[in-house]
Amino acid sequence: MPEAISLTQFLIEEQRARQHLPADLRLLIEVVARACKRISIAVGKGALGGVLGDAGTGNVQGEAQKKLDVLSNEILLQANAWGGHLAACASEEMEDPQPIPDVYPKGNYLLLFDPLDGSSNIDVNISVGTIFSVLHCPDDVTHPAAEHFLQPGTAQVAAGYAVYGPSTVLVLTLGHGTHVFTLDRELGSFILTTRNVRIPADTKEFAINMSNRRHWDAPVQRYIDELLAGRDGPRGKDYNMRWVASMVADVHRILTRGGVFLYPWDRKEPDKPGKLRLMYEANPMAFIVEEAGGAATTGRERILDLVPTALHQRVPVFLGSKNEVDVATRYHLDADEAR
Ligand SMILES: O=P(O)(O)OC[C@H]1O[C@](O)(COP(=O)(O)O)[C@@H](O)[C@@H]1O
Ligand SMILES: [Mg+2]
Ligand SMILES: [Mg+2]
Repeated sequence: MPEAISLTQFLIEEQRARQHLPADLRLLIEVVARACKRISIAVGKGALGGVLGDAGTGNVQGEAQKKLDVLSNEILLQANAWGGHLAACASEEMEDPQPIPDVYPKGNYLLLFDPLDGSSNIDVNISVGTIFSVLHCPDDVTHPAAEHFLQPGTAQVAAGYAVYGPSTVLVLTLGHGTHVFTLDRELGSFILTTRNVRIPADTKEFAINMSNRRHWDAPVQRYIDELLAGRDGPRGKDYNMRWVASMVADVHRILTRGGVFLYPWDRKEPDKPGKLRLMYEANPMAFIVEEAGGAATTGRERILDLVPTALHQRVPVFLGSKNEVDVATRYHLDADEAR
């Protein structure tokens, strides 16, 4: 049995091996991992813990908050408040960034998170998760505001997600590959279970909310119809479909066995560029997927190259096995050219 390497050991190794991991970034990741452990315990309690159901409040997205959305947000804020590694946090559940109180030492990083991803699945005991992204705080800024978070995805120094499912996993990239850790509940530690995970370039599995089909744009309808046509169609092979409706779970399946995930723009809400949020869903997932050999676009542009304009902006998302993302993206660019 190979030696069990804990997250802390792995980060120390990275620090020694690559000198690209400053001590305060290592500390930040360990603090976020500890917060995810606490959220995993709360999620695991389900109805027994009184954490199911609506919180009775709304968020900046105009969505009704679940109790676990609010609780997970609080757990992440508390865990990161005093650490000395952060300058400010921003969250899906908060309109404005939360600066670190002046009583605590300020750090060099900005942390963005989706505290509970897959909220519609909380009450029905389907996997949910947490997504996070780390940026540098601009040097001369002591009180970061939303504008200081608006950095392209290529500026991320770390990104990760946790899935609270049958087991709790933490997936992490620091820009040198993507690595998977599994929570050993007895030890209470995240243990490295896959180093340098790779997404196969080709796949036979796609993930999209099919109920939106009538609202999709022509390139998406063309792409999905060709997959559904199977081996008798232009793609010449049969495809299977999966949709968990928790981005963390759908992306984790893709990291594990390949696949393509799509949440395109649709006419249901034409003024919204997409459903998913750039800063704390699309950017961290794009960094993780690209570091695992996959691709991530808006259907037209590489997600990580986008220059953000707002903290809670939404984008269309196409990510996963590179060759499928390339086809879906080409269909959009072809359609644009043909216009
Ligand atoms: O309900 P739909 O349209 O299938 O959307 C599901 C998508 O919405 C999300 O739940 C949005 O994230 P939140 O739960 O964090 O708001 C994604 O996890 C998921 O991919
Ligand atoms: Mg989410
Ligand atoms: Mg959420």
